[in-house]
Amino acid sequence: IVNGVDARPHSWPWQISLQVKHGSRYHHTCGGTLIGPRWVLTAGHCIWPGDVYRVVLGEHDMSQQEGTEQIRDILRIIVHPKWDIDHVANGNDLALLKLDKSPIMNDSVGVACLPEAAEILTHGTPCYISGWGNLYTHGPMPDKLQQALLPVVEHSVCSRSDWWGINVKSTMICAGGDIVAGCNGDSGGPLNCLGQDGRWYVQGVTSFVSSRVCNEVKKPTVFTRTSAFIDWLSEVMLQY
Ligand SMILES: C[C@H](NC(=O)[C@H](CCCC[NH3+])NC(=O)C(F)(F)F)C(=O)Nc1ccc(C(F)(F)F)cc1
Repeated sequence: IVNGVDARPHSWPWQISLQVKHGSRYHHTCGGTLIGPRWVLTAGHCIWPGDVYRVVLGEHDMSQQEGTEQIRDILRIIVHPKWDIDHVANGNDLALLKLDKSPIMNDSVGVACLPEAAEILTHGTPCYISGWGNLYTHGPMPDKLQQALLPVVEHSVCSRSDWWGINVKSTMICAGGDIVAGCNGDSGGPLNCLGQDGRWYVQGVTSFVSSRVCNEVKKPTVFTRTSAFIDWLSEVMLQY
């Protein structure tokens, strides 16, 4: 996240770190969201066939053992059938990970809510992005989880020709401006938006930013709009 701040530890208890195995070690590759006792939602572009992953929950500072971390293996990975790594602008950038067993729910680990199907947020709705992505383009990864306030940018603005144009679909949600933005490594993490009921909803899954600079003017961060995929998410979680 560019121009974010350290999150208060465990204030986003559904934020997970998706870690990929390289040799005998694992390292952070993407964010994700715990949306059920055994289900993590992340981005399709985070999953590479043949790679081995694990999920770390209750994480805050990657450089410290804080005693709140819980590590889980993944039983099954379901990538959206229409996801195409060569066409990120087509959308469907989602994957569901079934954990081998539920983590212990406590002050550091909890689930986020999914929105109503088809729910559209109005322009300017305040949401927060969270993640351990780069602090700036080609910059370092932070140790501590970052967060930033990203106002929603409505589709009619985000799809202007000098903004994202036709690269942004209605199954996506844009948020942020030219100051704060997601950056590489935030992929798959949540766009957290407060509901009328005082609960936090994961309204987006971090998908892409400008390939030139993470916080490029008129290129707000683009998220997969979770309210467009409620049927698919429900089907998969019921079936697998
Ligand atoms: C470097 C930059 N990376 C990204 O935006 C990657 C997703 C890459 C998936 C496809 N390889 N996402 C992120 O870095 C994230 F953290 F912001 F989510 C990128 O490729 N951006 C990008 C690519 C294509 C398009 C578009 F299709 F619209 F032309 C827009 C942005």
